[in-house]
Amino acid sequence: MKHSVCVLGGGSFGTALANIMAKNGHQVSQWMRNEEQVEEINLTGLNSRYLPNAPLHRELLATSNLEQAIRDSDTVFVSIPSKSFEQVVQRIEPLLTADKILISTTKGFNPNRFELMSDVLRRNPITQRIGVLSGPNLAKEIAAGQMTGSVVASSDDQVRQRVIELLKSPTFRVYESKDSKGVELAGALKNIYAIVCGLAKALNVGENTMSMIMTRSLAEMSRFAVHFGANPMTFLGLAGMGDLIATCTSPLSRNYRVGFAIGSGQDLNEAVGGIGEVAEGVNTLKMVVDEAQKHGLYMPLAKGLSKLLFDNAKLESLIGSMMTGEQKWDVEFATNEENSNV
Ligand SMILES: NC(=O)C1=CN([C@@H]2O[C@H](COP(=O)(O)OP(=O)(O)OC[C@H]3O[C@@H](n4cnc5c(N)ncnc54)[C@H](OP(=O)(O)O)[C@@H]3O)[C@@H](O)[C@H]2O)C=CC1
Ligand SMILES: O=C(CO)COP(=O)(O)O
Repeated sequence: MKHSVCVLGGGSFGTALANIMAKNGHQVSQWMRNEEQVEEINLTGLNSRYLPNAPLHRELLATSNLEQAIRDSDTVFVSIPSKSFEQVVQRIEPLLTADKILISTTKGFNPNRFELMSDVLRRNPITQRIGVLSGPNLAKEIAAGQMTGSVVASSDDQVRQRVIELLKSPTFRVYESKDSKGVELAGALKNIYAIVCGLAKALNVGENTMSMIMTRSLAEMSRFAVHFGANPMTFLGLAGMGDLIATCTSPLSRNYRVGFAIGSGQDLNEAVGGIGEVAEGVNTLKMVVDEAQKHGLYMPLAKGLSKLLFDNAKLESLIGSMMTGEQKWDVEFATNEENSNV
């Protein structure tokens, strides 16, 4: 069955997803606020700012008419950075109907209060047909036709099936999960550790160290997420380990590049400014370290990175806090007061 879909956001990921669905024969409108970008995409089939090397399907319609894009769609993907997610969702709320499906692809927390993007979506009184999409999904590789796996999480089977129907293609496989909390937290949290890994790479650490950092990152992510109700097994999947590997090892990751720039001597503003796209890990770091403090969650890597980025601590302190912290169980999902382990 062919669907009518709207993707909110004219950035890397929104464009990559919109293009897959247009290629799959669905009616796709991609909403963006920049009129010149709308004109460029519709006239040239290129999004030169975000995906300059990806010719877009001729049926992909770029638009700045939010009302029409939402009204004509049965499924809405929100690919807007977390800092602006709430304000954009508030604009579409009057246009929603009970049958519409809403999917967040955004990997971050609402900067206005500690909540995830699906929590923002769930506040609308009209439709609760909500899902989240996450996984090792570097947009430029998707647009280049690289084999990619993603996971759609929702308690609603029809929501999961709709996303699979819209996105599955010879190069894009969509797996299912019912653990929305875990999938969404994994996607947000991994951006913190992409910054750590980019920073470590700039210091020329070896593969032993990178592997230890990524493994301890997975431990911190799952410890935090399990505390907030996630299924720990989710972190062995695409949204957890999969996305951690992709984002912590690829210069295509904006968060990895922020970390590499900082490890190369730039300050945070220079590093973020030099990327020209969103780096969700910076806001996520602030919010996660605050919450970990409140709830007594042991997250030495995140805490050390926070001191480095926001308190002008020395780089050695980050390395020190990981290497000299009290030795912990290899695998455990407990707060720092307990010693239960699996
Ligand atoms: N890129 C990737 O590989 C992946 C990204 N994601 C996630 O998807 C989300 C979107 O990322 P991505 O597309 O890469 O981001 P980009 O930085 O590439 O693009 C951001 C897009 O959001 C738009 N935008 C920002 N603020 C507003 C606003 N207030 N109103 C309207 N539009 C706005 C920008 O418009 P403008 O150009 O006018 O500023 C731009 O079109 C992020 O949470 C990211 O973590 C998930 C998987 C992969
Ligand atoms: O989430 C992503 C890949 O899965 C993209 O990562 P960045 O936001 O760090 O570019």
